[in-house]
Amino acid sequence: MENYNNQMKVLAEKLRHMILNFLGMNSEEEKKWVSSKNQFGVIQLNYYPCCPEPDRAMGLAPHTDSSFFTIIHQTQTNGLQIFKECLGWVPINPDPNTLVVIIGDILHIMSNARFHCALHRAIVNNTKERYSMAYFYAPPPDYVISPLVFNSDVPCFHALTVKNYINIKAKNFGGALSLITTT
Ligand SMILES: O=C(O)CCC(=O)C(=O)O
Ligand SMILES: [Fe+2]
Repeated sequence: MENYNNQMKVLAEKLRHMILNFLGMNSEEEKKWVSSKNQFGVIQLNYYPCCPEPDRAMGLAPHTDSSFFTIIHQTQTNGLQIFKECLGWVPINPDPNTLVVIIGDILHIMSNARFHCALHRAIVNNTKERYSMAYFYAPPPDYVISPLVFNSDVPCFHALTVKNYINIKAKNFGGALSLITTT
């Protein structure tokens, strides 16, 4: 598990650097995130037992992750689904050599809604159990998240610390982003 955590940290840091660079963040600003001593990668293990009536139960209810992004490893049982406008719930079926990267609320805010946080859920199966391992990656709690805007773009969200956003999310779930919009 420690090895997996270390490998995820390396991958997450590479991805973070590429994304922030793309969004136009300079290296001085990125250092404020990177130089923090606080731990900011967390692994969550999910177990979904077989369910005799899968249509009447839900493994994990629809939600967006509060993270910057989440890296998911899943066993070979279907269950993860992403909601897409016009298509509805789309299965993200497991592939042995593939990790799934889910955009979280913090990247949604920092990208000024150019990267959309993905509404997702996990359904259950009547013959197979399922495991997944989610690595939530986020800036440290005191880091101030604010939209990185291009040229004359108007920020869609107010700046706030990660800690503040997590508190708002804990009380308002899916309504959290709309509470910090500027319009
Ligand atoms: O089990 C999955 O594939 C999804 C897990 C998930 O969305 C989460 O832990 O936030
Ligand atoms: Fe999730």
